[in-house]
Amino acid sequence: MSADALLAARGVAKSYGSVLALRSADLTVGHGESHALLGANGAGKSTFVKTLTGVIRRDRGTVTLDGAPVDLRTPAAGYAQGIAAVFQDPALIPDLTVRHNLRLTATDAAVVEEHLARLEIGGLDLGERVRDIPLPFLRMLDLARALAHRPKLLILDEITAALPADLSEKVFTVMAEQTRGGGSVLFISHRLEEVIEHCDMCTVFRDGGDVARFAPKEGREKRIVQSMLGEQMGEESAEDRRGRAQAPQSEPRLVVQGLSAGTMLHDVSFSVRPGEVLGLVALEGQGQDTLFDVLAGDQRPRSGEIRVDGKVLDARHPAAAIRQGVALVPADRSAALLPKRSIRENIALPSRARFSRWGPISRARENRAVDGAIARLSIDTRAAAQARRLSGGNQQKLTIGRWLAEGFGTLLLFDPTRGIDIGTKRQIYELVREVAESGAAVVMYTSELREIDLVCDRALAIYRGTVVSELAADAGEEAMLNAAHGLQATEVRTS
Ligand SMILES: Nc1ncnc2c1ncn2[C@@H]1O[C@H](COP(=O)(O)OP(=O)(O)OP(=O)(O)O)[C@@H](O)[C@H]1O
Repeated sequence: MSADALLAARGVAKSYGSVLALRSADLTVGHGESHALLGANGAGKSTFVKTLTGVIRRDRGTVTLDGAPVDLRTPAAGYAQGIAAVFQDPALIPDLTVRHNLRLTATDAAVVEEHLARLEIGGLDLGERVRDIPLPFLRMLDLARALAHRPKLLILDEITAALPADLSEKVFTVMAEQTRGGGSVLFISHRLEEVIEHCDMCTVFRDGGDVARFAPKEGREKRIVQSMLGEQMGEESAEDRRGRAQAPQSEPRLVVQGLSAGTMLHDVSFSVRPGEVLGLVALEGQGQDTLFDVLAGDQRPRSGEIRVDGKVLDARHPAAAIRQGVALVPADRSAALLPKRSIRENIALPSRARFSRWGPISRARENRAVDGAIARLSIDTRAAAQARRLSGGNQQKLTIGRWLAEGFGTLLLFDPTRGIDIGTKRQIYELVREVAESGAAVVMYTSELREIDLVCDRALAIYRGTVVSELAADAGEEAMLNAAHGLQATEVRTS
């Protein structure tokens, strides 16, 4: 099969110092094939595609493209050979304009503009500085840049993780066009439904090597998960969860009244009781970011009030919100980590911020909490020296795990499972429920609508900066999508 394959990689290995990221990985991608690369966080997927594209050099192994050996020293060399990639973090220099960035990779700006126009991505001015452009648009820009080089192999590393549904659809259109034209796609995503729908074949990586290869449509979700995790997974059941105790009818823990902030948020009111997980459903950019900033004490509201346990939130500084027991898992995980500090320090940080006022904290207690978080979320500590060396998904686990320590009564989760593998997603769902059952009030925005039914007790739809309807957690994805578009939901309750 590999004789006429487009890409054939054999025995690819890579270590970062003492960390063996790739043991020995094989991958074969056919012509005109859309191929998924799957694996749990830290399995080695990103390292593998970085070796393919010349971002890092492999230690061992051979790679051929159309039969010709590939040993790239720079990503630009990949364009000449027919390989172009869109990475988890767009490789664009923030302080330069888009046009300047394109020049650096010898990309024809006019062709990039053509692709953007064809994909109907408007409002992007190539004269703007990269730092002023929202992340979803940067990813589409990076995609257009890759397409401008007419690659034989288009590599997409978790591109949909930071995209709203309408932009993800455009990515799927690009994938279909690429394979129809005889080119191939290597697609990395933790959203298995995307893989099942849009990929012809998949290869599963585990612990730095390939362990399975099959057509995802035949395998369906269960087989994929089993090969990723190397073990049988119990089927989760939303009904089981709902069968458990409902939130008690106690006083609300978090009360938001008539909140307006910035230009995006208008007159938002809701309350969350202890033990309750409130879901937020919204399309990209409907004010949910501002709402989270205000709730976390990071932005002052224009009007309205937030009360936590009856006390007005002191919204002058995030530290003040933390002292009132409000914990935030933000959208931008890189901003939430101290990249050069150790994993342990990163986990211990919030508890220190919260409890240090009351005197020295017990080291033993802190160590127990840190060990617990690492074990429960299976955080990969092989790269234990610094948080920045963790894989993308393990960084995200870190930003969540550290808030699950004792003592936070209000938990704000912004799209918490973005970029996280399915095994860990399930652990996170369980943890969020446990945190709620221990008495916390949880607010969770998610871009994956099915998570509302899996985790939340009820949901609010936010549209154009205001709450437009309330939905039962099992209202269904169609009703939620309608509500998120500001349309009348099929099931609207008034509280
Ligand atoms: N720069 C680095 N220095 C040291 N170790 C690293 C570095 N980058 C990655 N690693 C380690 O290599 C292993 C594989 O990481 P990689 O990013 O390839 O995984 P991944 O499958 O892409 O995971 P994810 O789905 O979470 O993005 C992990 O153990 C990770 O901690």
